[in-house]
Amino acid sequence: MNWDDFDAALFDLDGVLTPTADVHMDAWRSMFTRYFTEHGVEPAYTDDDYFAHVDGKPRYDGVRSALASRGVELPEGAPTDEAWAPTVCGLGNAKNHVFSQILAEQGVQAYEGSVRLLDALQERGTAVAVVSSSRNAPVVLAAAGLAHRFEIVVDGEVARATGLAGKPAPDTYLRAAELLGTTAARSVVLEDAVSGVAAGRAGDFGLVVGVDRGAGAQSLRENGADVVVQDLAELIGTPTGGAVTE
Ligand SMILES: O=P(O)(O)OC[C@H]1O[C@@H](O)[C@H](O)[C@@H](O)[C@@H]1O
Repeated sequence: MNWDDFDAALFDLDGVLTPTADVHMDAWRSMFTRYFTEHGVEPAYTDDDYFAHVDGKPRYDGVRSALASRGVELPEGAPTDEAWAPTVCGLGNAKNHVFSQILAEQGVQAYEGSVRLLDALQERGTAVAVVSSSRNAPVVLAAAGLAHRFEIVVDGEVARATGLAGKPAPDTYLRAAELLGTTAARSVVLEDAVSGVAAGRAGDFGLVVGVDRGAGAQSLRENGADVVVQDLAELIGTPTGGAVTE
């Protein structure tokens, strides 16, 4: 790729800039394993369910999708529901308790290769934004020491407050490009989740980069990634171009 073709890089957060996709995955496993066991829901929840139904989506969409895969439907409830209330929101909030607990215990360290790419983009004047489904994005960015690098953060809370559809809809990415004063065609989307690369494809972005942190290169490609890398440092180019070819 050649960064000269683009004005902006739109980064997903969890699993792209920070290893917190694993924290989300652990928290979802903990919540769903308990719920499925207590309610006799079969087959048992596995990490394949995370990648297939939950990864990259807003909190309550993830709950709804995973339950639907087992033919279970719960009332929606409200975001103010107590954790473990028998509603979509109650289960989502139970997962969020586990997530917050692990985050507080373990802290967050950004991926080194991702920080190197951010440095390189800053040097060449490419605009950057974070586009995350998570309502925890500001906390994670702060914990990782990355908050000062992003003036534009379109996260789960912004999407909720402004009525934007979450990933795999392209709306949050499109809003970030607009806020940076550019177009989808001049923006690169960087994503580790199938729902995220699908959002990039749906928005007709100039380039969709899949970062394979477990979703699988083939699955990322099939759902919208133009290129797949293992680490964002692979995208640091020479002055005339980049290391990665499509
Ligand atoms: O942190 P929240 O608001 O519950 O958001 C949930 C989602 O946030 C995303 O950033 C993760 O990639 C998802 O896999 C996760 O489920």
